[in-house]
Amino acid sequence: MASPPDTSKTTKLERYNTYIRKVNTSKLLAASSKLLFRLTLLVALVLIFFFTLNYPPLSDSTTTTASNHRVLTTSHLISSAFYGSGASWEKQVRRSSTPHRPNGFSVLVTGAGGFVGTHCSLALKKRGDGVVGLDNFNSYYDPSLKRARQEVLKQHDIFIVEGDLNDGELLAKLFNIAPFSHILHLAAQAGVRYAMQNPQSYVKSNIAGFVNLLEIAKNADPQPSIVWASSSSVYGLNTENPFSESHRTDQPASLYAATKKAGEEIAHTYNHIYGLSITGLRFFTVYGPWGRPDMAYFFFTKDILQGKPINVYQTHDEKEVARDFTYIDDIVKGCLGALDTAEKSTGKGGKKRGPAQLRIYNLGNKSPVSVGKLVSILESLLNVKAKKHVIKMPRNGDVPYTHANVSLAFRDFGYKPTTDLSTGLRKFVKCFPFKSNPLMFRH
Ligand SMILES: O=C(O)[C@H]1O[C@H](OP(=O)(O)OP(=O)(O)OC[C@H]2O[C@@H](n3ccc(=O)[nH]c3=O)[C@H](O)[C@@H]2O)[C@H](O)[C@@H](O)[C@H]1O
Repeated sequence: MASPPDTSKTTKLERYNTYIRKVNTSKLLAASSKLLFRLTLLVALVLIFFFTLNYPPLSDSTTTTASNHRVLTTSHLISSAFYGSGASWEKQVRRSSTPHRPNGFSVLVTGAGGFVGTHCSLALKKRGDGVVGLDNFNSYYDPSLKRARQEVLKQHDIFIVEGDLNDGELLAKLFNIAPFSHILHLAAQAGVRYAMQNPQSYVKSNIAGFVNLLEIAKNADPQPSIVWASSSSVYGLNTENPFSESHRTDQPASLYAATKKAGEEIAHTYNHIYGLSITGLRFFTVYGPWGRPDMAYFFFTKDILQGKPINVYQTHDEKEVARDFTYIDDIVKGCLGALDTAEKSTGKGGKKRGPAQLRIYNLGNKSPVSVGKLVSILESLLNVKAKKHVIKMPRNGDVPYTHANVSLAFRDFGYKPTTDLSTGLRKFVKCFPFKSNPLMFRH
């Protein structure tokens, strides 16, 4: 019978192997818990960082585009996170809003990345007022043009807060940081013809956004005085000429015009109930350097230079259409004149304490020019013959003719337009295109 195998050696070996395995497992466990701890710490730090920044809710930090789509790009998220709030953001708001002249204004300029907003912000800053901009940089037209304007403002120490008029929380916060003496409200969904494509964007900006701004203004202490952009389009189908503030404005031809007219009525309500001092300015087809690419003079210039055909509208009875084209520098003077003569609001913390100023003015050029003439001025400035298609004005909200009587604005703040269309277009063409030419602002 065979003797049983000697197992004493294998048992020892197994015990040794088990011991080694245990040691390795505990080492592994220790290493992974260290790693887990570090990872948790990192995640916690990142979370704390973002929460202390306390940027506005995501819905508000998105940009509502002209096509009513919400655009949330990486760069937007980053800019919301870094510019939405936080200590350094508040410091920038405070610094930018502080005037640098005795009795200077502190002005919140909405739509500061826009055409008129940028020019007005620079003019205010230049004379020593504090200016904070607000803009949602939507994509109704190429936002890179708005970004280029923002860059110019930045070079002049003007800070633009990136946000939407409908973001009440953000607006309230701004007023808590900076007790603005004035609001220059220029943010809007512009464009007459586009209203047929995207009606809701007009309601959202020009009505809901305006009401939201007035709600914040009425609750502010002190209440600011408000100057805002209405439009020549409110005259709609009015046939009296030249257009005076006393003429009828109850026949708007486009939804754009209807929302601006609604704004004028809403202004009346807030003035009446809350004592807000409000001045509406009816701008007449404003043009000039750094203008809006959706406007005819701008895209005509681009298309003529590129050899593309342009549509020149005429009325259905084959008359020329005409506009009281108004140069940007004249409009800036009008806006500053309105701000300078705006009386203080009389209410406090949402309660009226007495009657307050309510005004409306035309800001035009007193001198209508036909679109045909506009094209021939451009042809001679560009030295290129336009490929003109003369067509009947589509039924898209356009009106055939505008002509401003500006005697009221002249009487109350010396408004006197001084730039004719040829001179203004020469200045426009000289610095076209703008993105590559940021030094062309002369304020
Ligand atoms: O004063 C205002 O309150 C408005 O002014 C501006 O509207 P409008 O006066 O209509 O300017 P704009 O579009 O440049 O058309 C100029 C002319 O070209 C004609 N036009 C237009 C397009 C075309 O293809 N062909 C053409 O002949 C067209 O029939 C018109 O006769 C602002 O855009 C608007 O936001 C608002 O501020």
